[in-house]
Amino acid sequence: MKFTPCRIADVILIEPRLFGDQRGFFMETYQQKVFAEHGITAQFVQDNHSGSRRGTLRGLHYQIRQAQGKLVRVVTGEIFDVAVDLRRSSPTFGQWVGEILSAENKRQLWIPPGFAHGFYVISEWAEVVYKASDFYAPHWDRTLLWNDPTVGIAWPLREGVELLISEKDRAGLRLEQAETYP
Ligand SMILES: Cc1cn([C@H]2C[C@H](O)[C@@H](COP(=O)(O)OP(=O)(O)O[C@H]3O[C@H](C)C(=O)[C@H](O)[C@H]3O)O2)c(=O)[nH]c1=O
Repeated sequence: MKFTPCRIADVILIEPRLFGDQRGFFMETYQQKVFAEHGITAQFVQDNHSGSRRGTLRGLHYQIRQAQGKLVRVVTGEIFDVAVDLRRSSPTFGQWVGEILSAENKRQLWIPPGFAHGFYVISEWAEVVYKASDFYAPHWDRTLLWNDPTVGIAWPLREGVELLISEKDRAGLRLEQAETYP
């Protein structure tokens, strides 16, 4: 496994060690000891799995209490996965990182607590599976507006592809109004 800090160093891109043979492939997707050696010591308590059509944009979500760290990977298709730093004490507060995650590149993104998370679906269909370091807590669920110009995420929106966003996400708050972390 290869662990590479993103331009916001607490967000880590993980590339798996792939074992291929005539049958196909095998890879470890999570291994507590190896991840801890690279600073990812979260104890995961929940696994999530969502499927989305091309043009779907989910996010940007975070829990203001019971903040969740997320280990995200794609098992079908391709997404542009984004994390936004919402820690007011961070020198990168309000900044974002984005990575292409796909069933083909088998990359994972570690997004620690303190970040908002979202993704845009590039392929016809994408299935995203991710581990969370705390339980779902809807009353603490918050949404940062996906296209807040002060954050300026360069979503790879495709011409002629309908943008599919939930009402909840359309009602997301701009950074200056959003609840953030200390
Ligand atoms: C997140 C979650 C949702 N739900 C239920 C609540 C709703 O009835 C339904 C859809 O929820 P929502 O529209 O919030 O799903 P997403 O838009 O995919 O939200 C997720 O998308 C972004 C990318 C994230 O990082 C979060 O994990 C999460 O917020 O699933 C649950 O039962 N458990 C859960 O952990």
